[in-house]
Amino acid sequence: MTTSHEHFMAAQQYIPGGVNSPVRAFKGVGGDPVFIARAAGAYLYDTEGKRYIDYVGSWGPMIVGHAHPQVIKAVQESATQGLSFGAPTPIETQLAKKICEFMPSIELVRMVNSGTEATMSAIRLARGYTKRDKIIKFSGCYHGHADSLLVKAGSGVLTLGLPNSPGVPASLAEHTLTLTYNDIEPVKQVFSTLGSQIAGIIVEPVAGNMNCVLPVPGFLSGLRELCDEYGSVLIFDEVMTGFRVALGGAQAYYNVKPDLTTLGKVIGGGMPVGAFGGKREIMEQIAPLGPIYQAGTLSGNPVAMAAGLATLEIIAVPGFFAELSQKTEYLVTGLLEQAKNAQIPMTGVAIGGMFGYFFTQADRVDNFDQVNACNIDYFKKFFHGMLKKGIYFAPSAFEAGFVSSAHTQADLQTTLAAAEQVLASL
Ligand SMILES: Cc1ncc(COP(=O)(O)O)c(C=O)c1O
Ligand SMILES: N[C@H](C=O)CCC(=O)O
Repeated sequence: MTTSHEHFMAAQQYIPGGVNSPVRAFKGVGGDPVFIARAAGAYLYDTEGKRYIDYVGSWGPMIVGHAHPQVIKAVQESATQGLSFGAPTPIETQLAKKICEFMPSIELVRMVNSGTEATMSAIRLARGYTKRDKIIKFSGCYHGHADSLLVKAGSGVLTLGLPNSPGVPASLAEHTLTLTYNDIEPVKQVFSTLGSQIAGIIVEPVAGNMNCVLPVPGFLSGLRELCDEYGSVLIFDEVMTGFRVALGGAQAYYNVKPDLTTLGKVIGGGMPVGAFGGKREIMEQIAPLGPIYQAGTLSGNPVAMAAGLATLEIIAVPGFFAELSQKTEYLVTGLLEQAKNAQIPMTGVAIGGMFGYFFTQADRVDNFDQVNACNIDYFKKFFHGMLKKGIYFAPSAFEAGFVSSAHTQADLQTTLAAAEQVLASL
């Protein structure tokens, strides 16, 4: 049987770093990445046949678990009709309608193929609509790898310590102003001097790419007020939080309405999908209605639409999010209890099907500097201890964790029993 190590050696001969997305390489924790053969429900199975309880969920999309029969059936039925037409299909409208119903701030929505395409397009739209160049983002937030947004970003950029990627022209990066998450005062100051040049603010309404950081009361609503006052576009990047923290996303959870929303992950049910949408007046500036160009050969791909639609149908069943939230709460509360018993300093958060845990003495963690101050050695040891016991947490201290409806009470208890032993050994 070929081991993950052997697969990794082979991959590195042909693929940069052996991976097609940097955080998969385990650089944040050391060691070889686990190579996956298949997945079902809450479990991943590696190429050696070992089973893991999965809390990565393909970085968020797998909210109903892996290979859910309803999603697989939709994909199979769609695939038999043809894989791509490059022409409109009725299922695109069905998925768009569902998104608009569940997120009423979205009046028109355009499908793309990834979260990166969604945020890149939303930024272009905000700039074209306002005829301004500058955008505000927050340190530790990741919005995909479009040039304008790869400035002091989160996720793999933090894991690998690459705050400002070479290849992004300085003349473009200078239009991206990066401020501290959860601190509204500097945002007010920047608007008071540069307000007329600011096209928009892009923010993760719950930050899931520097671990998991919740917005403090008044932060999101403060951003809303500033955008209203200065005529800038407020973009909620809900690629991760959309249909994940609540059916209506973080905007419903926190009751703050953005002008534009970017989506991905859950809306594709595990297939490559993204979307951006929002106010009709702004979205009508997109070609072919308006002059701002945006396009995609495979956008609205019928198989991906089928997977997304089936997933949204499952999560729209009443009670879905209440049950999911309970599971996530149970996991995080249990982890904190185990850490306390083992006298390991830890704090954590749970929201919908998303969570984070931090090795810190602090009661809460509100921004990137505070995340960065957490004990990374504990994190690495905990990660590897859990992995050995068949629990697959994110291999980086700068990523959120995800629970799915497929996780059973027994899975959560198994996880906590493993955590008890690993924490005691740190
Ligand atoms: C909040 C957020 N925005 C954008 C992206 C980019 O999405 P993708 O990886 O699909 O390009 C991600 C994830 O990578 C994300 O978590
Ligand atoms: N944090 C990223 C997205 O949310 C992780 C996915 C990736 O970069 O491969």
